[in-house]
Amino acid sequence: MNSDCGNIIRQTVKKNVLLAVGIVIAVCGAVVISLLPPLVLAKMIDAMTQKQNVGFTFVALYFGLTALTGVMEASREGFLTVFGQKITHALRSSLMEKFTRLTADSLNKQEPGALVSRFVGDVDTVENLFTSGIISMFADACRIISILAVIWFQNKGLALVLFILLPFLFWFTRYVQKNMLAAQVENRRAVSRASGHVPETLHNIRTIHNLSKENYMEKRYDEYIQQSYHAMEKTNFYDAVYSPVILILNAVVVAVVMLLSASGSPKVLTLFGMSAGTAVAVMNYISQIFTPLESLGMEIQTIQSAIAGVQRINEFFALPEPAPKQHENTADSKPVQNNGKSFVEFRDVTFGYDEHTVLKHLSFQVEEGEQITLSGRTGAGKSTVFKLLLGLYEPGEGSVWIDGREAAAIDRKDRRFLFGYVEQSFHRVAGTVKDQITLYDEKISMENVKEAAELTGLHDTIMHLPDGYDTICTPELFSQGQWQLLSIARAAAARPKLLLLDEITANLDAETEKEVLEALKRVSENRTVISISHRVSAKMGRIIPIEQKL
Ligand SMILES: Nc1ncnc2c1ncn2[C@@H]1O[C@H](COP(=O)(O)OP(=O)(O)OP(=O)(O)O)[C@@H](O)[C@H]1O
Repeated sequence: MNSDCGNIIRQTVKKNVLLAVGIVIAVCGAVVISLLPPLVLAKMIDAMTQKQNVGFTFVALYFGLTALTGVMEASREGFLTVFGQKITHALRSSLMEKFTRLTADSLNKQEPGALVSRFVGDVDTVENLFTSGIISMFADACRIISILAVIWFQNKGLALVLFILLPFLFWFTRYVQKNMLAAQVENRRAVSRASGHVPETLHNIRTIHNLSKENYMEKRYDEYIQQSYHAMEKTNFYDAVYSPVILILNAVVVAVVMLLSASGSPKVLTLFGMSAGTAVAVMNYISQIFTPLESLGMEIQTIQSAIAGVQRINEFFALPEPAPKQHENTADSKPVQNNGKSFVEFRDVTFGYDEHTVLKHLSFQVEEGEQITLSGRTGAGKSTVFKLLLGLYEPGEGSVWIDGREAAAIDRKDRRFLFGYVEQSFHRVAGTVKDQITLYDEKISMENVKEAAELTGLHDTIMHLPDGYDTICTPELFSQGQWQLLSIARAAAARPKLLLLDEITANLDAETEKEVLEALKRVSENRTVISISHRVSAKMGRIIPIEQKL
């Protein structure tokens, strides 16, 4: 499936038509209705200055319209937030779907931090595009134009003053915002340097003391704090200057217009003349026009960073996916009878990462129930053989077979029940001890879990934990050897026909290694086992040499 940000947003709008209509009504409604209360106010004041009675209808209308403006604005914010969250949800789901479809090769080339920021920061900027970007910008632009239009009909002179003043005001707002943003970025950098400095110091504390580098470290920390302080000063300066400038400008415009409207000159009065009620309405409008103008600057900023976020997300969506390849046995075909073939077979396999060939014309067979060890110098390609068996990569030439099926074509849901993979160290998932073994697979019953733990000799240890199999897993719950036993239990729980063991005792002492190997012996019974091990003690069965190809 071809996804990109644009497509996902369009689909979200299609799925939430009512919400989209609600947003349009709330945005337009808020703009139009907010124009009315000052006009009603003007009528009331004019009536009062002419010593007429202000009817209750006018008062009720004024408060009603003010309340309705509030309702419309609150609805707009609410609808936009919900819509933004729907976009976020759709984007994150699509990103995760894409993530699961990526080849092991393109995943390897990703920088983890950058990948995380696609899912978190970049998606947030796209959400902001809707909650405080395009739509708010449209609403603010409409608001400024409509206020100017109403002022034009009320007092042409003031409208002209504002036409001249607004571009300058906008420029000033952007100038302040850009400088504040730059200062905030500078401050964030300085703060992250300062906070990174503390763990770095602790990590290297012995070296620092040994080499008498205390003063140097202190000086560096001082520099970071100073940088942060200067950046904060700048932000505070712009923050402190902006509001008074706007307020003074507001007051100056009102004062000038009032003075001109009070002048006796008929020429001036054709442009600036107005009643007391209109004067109040106009003052109200002037103060209303500054808020959207200020927001407009921030919205431009939001849209700019959202565009960069959209580009980065689309780059991720464009990453290559595995091309559908014609396999002799398709993914959903039933396991073909071996027909005399071996259980595991490498047939004249040549494979390399990019230009670098690792395996050249490699052929070997492993019979069902046989236990073999892959042996070879470091970098010869032993783990690469596993990656091909696991279907993470496909051979450039030749083919890899497991139980009559081409390895890369084995359906994902079948894999766990066909082979179990144990690595050098255990990778913990969030959850209980049981979750570590099942990996949340409901097809693995509690009976399977206990059987696997008993086989590895971990059952009693687990039963002594506060909540047994339901104990939440934390790093200190087991020793390194016990984690490795749990790793074997995880592989064995699905009762796979094939076990792949990659240097599983490499990090263990001789005593623990013995314990793990004994557990392994029990688990390996009646199973095909392919292992990689440099340790003589851990080598099992026939040795298949993997030679380095230069
Ligand atoms: N994802 C990868 N991208 C590019 N090159 C890789 C990748 N993985 C491994 N290699 C290279 O392939 C070669 C074989 O690596 P492999 O890990 O299969 O060797 P090994 O025999 O298992 O080594 P060791 O015994 O040290 O674990 C090495 O030169 C390695 O640098």
